[in-house]
Amino acid sequence: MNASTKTLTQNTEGTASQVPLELLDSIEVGIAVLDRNFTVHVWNKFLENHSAKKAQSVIGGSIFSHFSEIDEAWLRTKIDPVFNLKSPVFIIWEQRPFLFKFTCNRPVTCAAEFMYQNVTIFPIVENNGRVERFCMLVYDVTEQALGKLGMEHLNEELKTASRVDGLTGLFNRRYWQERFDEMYKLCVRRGKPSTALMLDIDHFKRINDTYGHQAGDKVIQMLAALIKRCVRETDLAGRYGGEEFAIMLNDSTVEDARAVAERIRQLAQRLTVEHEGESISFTVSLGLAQFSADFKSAMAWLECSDQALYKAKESGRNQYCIYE
Ligand SMILES: Nc1nc2c(ncn2[C@@H]2O[C@H](COP(=O)(O)OP(=O)(O)OP(=O)(O)O)[C@@H](O)[C@H]2O)c(=O)[nH]1
Repeated sequence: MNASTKTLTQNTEGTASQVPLELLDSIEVGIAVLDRNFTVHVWNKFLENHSAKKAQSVIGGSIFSHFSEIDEAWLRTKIDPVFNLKSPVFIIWEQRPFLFKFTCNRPVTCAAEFMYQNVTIFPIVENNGRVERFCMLVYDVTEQALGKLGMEHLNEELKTASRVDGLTGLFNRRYWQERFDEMYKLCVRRGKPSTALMLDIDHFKRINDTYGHQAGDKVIQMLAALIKRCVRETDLAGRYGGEEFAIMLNDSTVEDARAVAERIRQLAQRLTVEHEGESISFTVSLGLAQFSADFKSAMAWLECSDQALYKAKESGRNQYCIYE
């Protein structure tokens, strides 16, 4: 079959017309005509170029034998309404990024792994009113898809940035409080034991004054990394203020939390932060408060761990205290 002399029979408002393939070859849309058996009858230049398969080699064969990436069962089901209802079918890239796995060769979209496609499939109604064939229009929508995906990625990054403290990578105070509030409500509903922990570096002002603000920042960073190592993924650790951290230990009684607090305290005491040839040691104080139904709000609960922290400071620092 000679592709260049072939014509495509289309149904336009009930009348059949012949479209020369020269015209179909000149547009930047993939055009294929297939029959009920998915045998290819028309394969235009766009499809030739992007598939690197000449019309002569594709025409007369099954689309599935040429393009193994097409999910046959899915496409057969998808195309049902074309024959049964004589209605068009649309496949958009958000549902399925592509029908044919073509690579991208345009300057803007060449970074994409493949060509994102929207596909329209409509019935070709023969003169006798029957549908024996259908036409597939394959649109290259890579540019739009990359734009949208890029925007989504950017939004995701912005969302993360708005939740995370830049210096430590822990949750920032605002987001931590939001999540803590949710967890408080869960505790009220489920009554499971959980413990709120407040932690503060001892005499941090002295570290800043002695070694400089940058050294102080490094101490905060190293301590944050240590905290991350000591808590579970289901716990909630945040930088609450300058050198103050808040941790919500989920499903932990104050006894469990006591072990975590003591571990953090000991590891912090042993940690040495190197900065410009100086070795900086420091200690931390911690306050713990287990959830109680008496707490009227998340903040009331946190206030109790803060009181315990204050007691730890008052009692000589480098220790944890429990809110009674
Ligand atoms: N380097 C650095 N310092 C900070 C940061 N945020 C707050 N600070 C400093 O942390 C110090 C906190 O000092 P204080 O609140 O007096 O407490 P402290 O010296 O740790 O004493 P205690 O808590 O009583 O043991 C202040 O000097 C703040 O300027 C920060 O992000 N980086």
